[in-house]
Amino acid sequence: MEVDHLADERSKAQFDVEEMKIVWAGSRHAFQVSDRIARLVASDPAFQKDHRARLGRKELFKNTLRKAAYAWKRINELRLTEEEASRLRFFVDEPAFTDLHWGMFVPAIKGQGTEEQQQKWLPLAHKMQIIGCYAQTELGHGSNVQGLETTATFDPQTDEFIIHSPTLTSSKWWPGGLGKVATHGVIYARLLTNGQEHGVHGFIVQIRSLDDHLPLPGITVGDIGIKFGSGAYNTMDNGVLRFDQVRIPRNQMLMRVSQVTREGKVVQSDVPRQLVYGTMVFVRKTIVGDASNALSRAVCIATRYSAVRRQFGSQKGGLETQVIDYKTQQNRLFPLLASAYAFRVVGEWMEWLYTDVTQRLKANDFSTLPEVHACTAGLKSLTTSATADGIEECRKLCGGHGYLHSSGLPELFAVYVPACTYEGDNIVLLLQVARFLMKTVSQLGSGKKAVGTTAYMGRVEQLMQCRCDVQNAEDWLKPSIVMEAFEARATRMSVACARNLSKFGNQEEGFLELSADLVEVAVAHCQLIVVSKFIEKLQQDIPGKGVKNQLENLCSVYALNILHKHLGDFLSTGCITPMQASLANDQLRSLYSQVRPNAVALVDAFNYTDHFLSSILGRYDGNVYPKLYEDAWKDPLNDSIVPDGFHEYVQPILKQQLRNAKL
Ligand SMILES: CCCCCCCCCCCCCCCCCCCCCCCC(=O)SCCNC(=O)CCNC(=O)[C@H](O)C(C)(C)COP(=O)(O)OP(=O)(O)OC[C@H]1O[C@@H](n2cnc3c(N)ncnc32)[C@H](O)[C@@H]1OP(=O)(O)O
Ligand SMILES: Cc1cc2nc3c(=O)[nH]c(=O)nc-3n(C[C@H](O)[C@H](O)[C@H](O)COP(=O)(O)OP(=O)(O)OC[C@H]3O[C@@H](n4cnc5c(N)ncnc54)[C@H](O)[C@@H]3O)c2cc1C
Repeated sequence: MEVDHLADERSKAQFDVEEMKIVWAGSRHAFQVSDRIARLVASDPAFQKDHRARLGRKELFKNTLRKAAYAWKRINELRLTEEEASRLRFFVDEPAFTDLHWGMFVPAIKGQGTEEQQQKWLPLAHKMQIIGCYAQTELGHGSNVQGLETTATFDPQTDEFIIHSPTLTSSKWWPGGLGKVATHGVIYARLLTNGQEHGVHGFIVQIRSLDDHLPLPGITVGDIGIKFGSGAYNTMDNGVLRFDQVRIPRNQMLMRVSQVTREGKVVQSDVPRQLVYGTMVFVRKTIVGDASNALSRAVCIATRYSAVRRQFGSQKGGLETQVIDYKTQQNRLFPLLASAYAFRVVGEWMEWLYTDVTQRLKANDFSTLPEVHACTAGLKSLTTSATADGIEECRKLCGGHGYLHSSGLPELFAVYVPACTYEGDNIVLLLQVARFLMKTVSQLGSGKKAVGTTAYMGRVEQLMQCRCDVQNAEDWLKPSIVMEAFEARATRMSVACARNLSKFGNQEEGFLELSADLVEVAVAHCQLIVVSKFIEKLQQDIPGKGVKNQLENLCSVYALNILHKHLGDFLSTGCITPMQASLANDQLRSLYSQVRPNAVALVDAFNYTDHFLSSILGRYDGNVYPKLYEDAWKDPLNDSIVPDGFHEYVQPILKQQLRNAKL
């Protein structure tokens, strides 16, 4: 009979876990789909993944190709919907070329292609008759997209573009799927016609033959090599690509934003040029949604293990203390648990925001685009940085055993951490938010209304002067008090930065000089968005015994922990007094006590299978020690008692020592 070592913990829960699972999934339907697909993947031996770290790169990669092909076969056999297929990809839990095909190549054509181009290319891509990648970054430039060097020169004689890599640094470098698999790519290059330059645009370029998969003439392509961590992101073929005067038909430039006529004239359509960057906005919002997946996974492992692990505190020979009962453990773990829930809520909101802007764009309303860019960039930065740091903190929370591959945490970290860099370096993205905020502040007096997530700045006069009303610790549970403190902090920091900027004769010079402060302003604004969206969510009717109460506690933990960590901002801007800061800390401690009995149930609500978690420390049944012990013996190093190489290299040293001793 299987014993549930965490049964005691589960019996303490003060809320309906099944209802919380539905809140986490987003809807009853989403929960049912997710649960069904998770089980399907977990029960299929073809999706086994616990041996990945022991494979060499070639084997690992071949294994990924096999899994991706098998996944595609199952998707077709079972006629999975897009929602189901994307859950399948999530639970298969292995980065692959298909991510870039579905996640960037297809969206780039949808977002930047004309109707005609979509009709030609999308059916091929949807049936995977071609496999695409997104090739923007080069060896010399990633963040600075306008600095890309690849050229696309229009040749009016042949009605073609000539795609060329003029320098070593213009080699495409990093695109996922490019290294070994992609047959096509959306390639970003500087458009040149009639000797004039017209900025960076996307072009569909065939890279490899559809017959023998060899590179087409003029193309040099390969993989860029092993990346951080064993296994991990090495299932992906990030690639290098060079063009030597490669010709493509004119109609393979993505022409929704600008068109090149037969004569080589460039015509701008009525959509803003920034839509060339649209695929990045789409992926950034996807990355925000995904942050809660990665963080919740790490938190699930660390929480279950913290309830199993005991150190010190035995009374009269009784059991030692569960490490989850130490306030220091709670102070590190529970804010991460709260962040996972907070990012879930903000990810949901981001989906709404994206759907809204997509509908507006269709109706030629571009008014919300700058705000959507700022929100996706800022929240991508905030959530990925917090998640990457959070996964590493969870590893430390698991002590020595967290460092074992079988804890599931090292691989999770290695796969996740590039999210802080790809799709926009997190600092570069925060500087985009800061630009947006400085612009908003500068327009406050001009009658232009601050809207959306910056609407609070419309109350600048009140927020510059308000005094926090907290008299006792419980006051910090009031949403209006928390909101005002966060809004006042973000406003005062923004206004202070704007004032400092105005002292510079040259705005760009000032922006560079003050960029470290500007990043902090952007963080304050983004943290406010997360807090406000969590609070908004709690205004809704949330069914299920105790569910809303748990979410309220987590929301308060999220906000008060940020307040504690960024106390310097709140105190130096005069938003709160030192006494009120101390009361916030008292309230936070009290909240930890309320979260404690519910902690294991709160991570059960993520509904992760043991297959997905792939962590001995995070097993659902908490049966950690026998399984760790068992697993050690499975290591290939333990296949033989005396390891290969011992007699050859080590024994002679031992023998020498023995001889020396005898002399
Ligand atoms: C195995 C199973 C198989 C099963 C198969 C089934 C599959 C089923 C489904 C699977 C789905 C899978 C989904 C996976 C999801 C995808 C995973 C992806 C993984 C990650 C891959 C990573 C890819 C990349 O990294 S791509 C490269 C990204 N590169 C960057 O992000 C570069 C960053 N730099 C920039 O964005 C810009 O250059 C920037 C913004 C920093 C500066 O640009 P620029 O100099 O041109 O602008 P500015 O002068 O600063 O600004 C001008 C103006 O424009 C505004 N602006 C800037 N950017 C934008 C924008 N994006 N949108 C709107 N507006 C923008 C800016 O604010 C300025 O406005 P002003 O008003 O003029 O101030
Ligand atoms: C795993 C992985 C997968 C990727 N997949 C793809 C893909 O499929 N397709 C694709 O096209 N690209 C891809 N990329 C590339 C990725 O998008 C870029 O690496 C990323 O945009 C960062 O650009 P960079 O490498 O030029 O960094 P850099 O800009 O060189 O950053 C280096 C440092 O400089 C700082 N910095 C840069 N500019 C500024 C500034 N203005 N102010 C202050 N500090 C600054 C940064 O903060 C950072 O600390 C991938 C990258 C990785 C790691």
